[in-house]
Amino acid sequence: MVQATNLGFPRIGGQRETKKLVENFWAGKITEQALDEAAVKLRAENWKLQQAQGLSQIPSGDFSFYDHVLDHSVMFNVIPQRFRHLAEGHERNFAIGRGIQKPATETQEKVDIEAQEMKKWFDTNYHYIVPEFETNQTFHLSANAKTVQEFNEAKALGIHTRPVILGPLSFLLLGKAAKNSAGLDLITLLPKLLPVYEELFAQLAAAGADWVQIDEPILALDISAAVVAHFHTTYTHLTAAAPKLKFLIATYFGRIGNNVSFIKDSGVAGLHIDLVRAPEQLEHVIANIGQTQVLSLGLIDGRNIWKTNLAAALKLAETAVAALGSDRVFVAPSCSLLHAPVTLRFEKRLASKNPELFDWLAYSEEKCKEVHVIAHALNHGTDSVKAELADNARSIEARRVSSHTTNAAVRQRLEAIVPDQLRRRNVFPTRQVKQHEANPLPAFPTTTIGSFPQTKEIRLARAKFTKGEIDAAAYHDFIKKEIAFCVKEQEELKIDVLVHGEAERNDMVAYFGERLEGYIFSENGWIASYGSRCVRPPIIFGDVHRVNPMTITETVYAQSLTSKPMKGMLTGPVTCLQWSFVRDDIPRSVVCTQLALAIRDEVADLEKAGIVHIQVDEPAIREGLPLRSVDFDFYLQWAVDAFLLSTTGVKDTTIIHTHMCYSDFQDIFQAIVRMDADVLTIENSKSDMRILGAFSTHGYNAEIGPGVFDIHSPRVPSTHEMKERADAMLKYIPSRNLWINPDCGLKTRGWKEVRESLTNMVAVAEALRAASA
Ligand code: MET
Ligand SMILES: [Zn+2]
Repeated sequence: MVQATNLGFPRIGGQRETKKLVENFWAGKITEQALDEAAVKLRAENWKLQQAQGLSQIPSGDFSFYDHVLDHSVMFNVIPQRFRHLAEGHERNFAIGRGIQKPATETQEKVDIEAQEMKKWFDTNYHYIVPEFETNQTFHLSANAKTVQEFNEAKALGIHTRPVILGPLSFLLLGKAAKNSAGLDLITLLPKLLPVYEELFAQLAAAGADWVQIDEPILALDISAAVVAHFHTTYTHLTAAAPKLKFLIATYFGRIGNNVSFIKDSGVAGLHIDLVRAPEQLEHVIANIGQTQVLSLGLIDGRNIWKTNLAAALKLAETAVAALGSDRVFVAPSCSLLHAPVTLRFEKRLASKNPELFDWLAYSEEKCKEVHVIAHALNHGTDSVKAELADNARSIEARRVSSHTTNAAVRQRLEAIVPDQLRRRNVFPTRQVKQHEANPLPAFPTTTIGSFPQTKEIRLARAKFTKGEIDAAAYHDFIKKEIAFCVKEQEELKIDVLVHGEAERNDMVAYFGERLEGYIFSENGWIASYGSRCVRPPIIFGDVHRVNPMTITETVYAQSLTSKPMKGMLTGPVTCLQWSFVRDDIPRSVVCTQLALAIRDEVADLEKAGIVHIQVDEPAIREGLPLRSVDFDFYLQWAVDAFLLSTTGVKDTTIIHTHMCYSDFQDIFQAIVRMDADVLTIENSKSDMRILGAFSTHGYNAEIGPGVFDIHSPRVPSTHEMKERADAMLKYIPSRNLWINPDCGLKTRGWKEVRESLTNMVAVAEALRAASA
């Protein structure tokens, strides 16, 4: 029998219950006990829901209040020194995730501990808490290990689940050495770590588990032969130590490639592969697994929102069944459904207002059903699920032929793109001379990255406007006042290149999505981003194009209020793509090019309206980088081309800025050079100039503003510390090219700290000018 399985269900709840619970707990509104009780209920609902959709193997241990990697670290006692004196429990776990600050009281000293580092989970927008290991790291299993507890919880409900844990090699290699353990080779901890896994497996076996899912996502990366060898010894060892359990090694987000070589005689019972990202790997994997091993087929896209083409998926599955026999095949989503929204049940507005598009969607609940239908068809013949298959085929066909997804004019315009549209008229050194002549600025010009505080008043006004409580005229009036306020503040602060402050933007991608054709917005398509934070990516369903200007009114108005230059602010095509749910019927590169043309038009309109500085933000360009280095060039080619298409249609004297954050840039350095921006601002303040080294060794010759302060913290940086940073920058960057700015936008900050921080920042530029005069 083919099993219908799942790798993980979203933990946020159908209406973001977990988020609300956790935030209420933080606010002291509910007790720890209430939090736990609510979670027990949520987990039960999730299991029952998956059961109701027809899954035969349901995951447990996939729930988390904050992050599953953090939970795993805590379960194995990987707790950085600075948190160890805190009492065990949720509060400590949250402190590790988000830091903790408490003023001193009569009985207690003040507490002020920095959070552990957070990093993007592979190429997703989910962030995990990076495990910190020490040279003398000891591991032990916590009492009431979460994985065992949740298995028992489901068992008590009569649901036999498949516990999910992060495998030892991914756990170690996705972590980092703690500050006090620099130079620690993480893999050397393996012998100390494995006994704890053995203990956990013993407890699971005693509790009655049989299949256990062990996530080893690093198998989709370029790992060394030495690490593959460790996979072999590790799993031979673990399987021998836990003879009652069957291990399913789960890989996702890409192909396993030759890393598969350890599987065959490792003793594991099965392997899961992602056939959405890498359908071509099926044959290779079938040829390389052992004679009795199970293959779990990731056929349903766990990272997107579209219905699966069941006929096509079934065909792929049939190949596997023909080769392996039905007892050795599982059907599953490509990866954990953590990356997909929960259920279409609450998507009421789309269902009634846009039934055509609604019919094309499948969230997690519906995806579980798809898994079931495929497994059922394999087990009992297609006739047994005839109605479901027919229904699916009808939706797929309707989407394929829909007149709403293609736009002939957009397609023609794409066809007509010529290389000259990807090039500025002159090289940067020539442009720089003209730019400085036409629009002179003081040395070490100061600027900000775009957004200013999104105050309660701004959010309230937007909410009222959305609900129809105030009309468009009143709302735009409000926004105008905010812009005027922001401009006045910047003038008083003596900043050189101003911004309008982005008060009208709820989100840097959604704002543009709402103004472009081809985008649609869900009501409830939330996915976890980090901690309790969820995002609701807009949906690109059709050819994207711009109908009307999107930012001209606000920018021109802002410019009219000042004699200083006003920087126009746009979100770049790659970031719009990366932070949306993207249609899967045409290549991502094509969608990105469509977005680029829309931004190109906006850039042209800004220039026409007299705006001299135009910033096109690409904070997500690094995030889209493929997992395997052989695929880097292909991606970077089209991604950078899209940026060039957006930005190069301007005169030499127009100054194109771009901004990037959240990333290490070293491995995409050549791509950054090729983007050919006149000014690049980057997040830098926390990276000890590590990044700047690359800019000087590679001889980056354009202007650059490495952030002088961290915008994630409410702390006000002193002029002295920022000046030290700027002085250090001058070792790498010629003074004529250095800009002075924060790391990123200021929208999450309050005005008080923004004013103080920027006052100190402007003083840095003044000091630099005085010193160089
Ligand atoms: C995540 S990058 C943000 C850039 C945007 N212009 C802002 O200032 O908020
Ligand atoms: Zn940023």
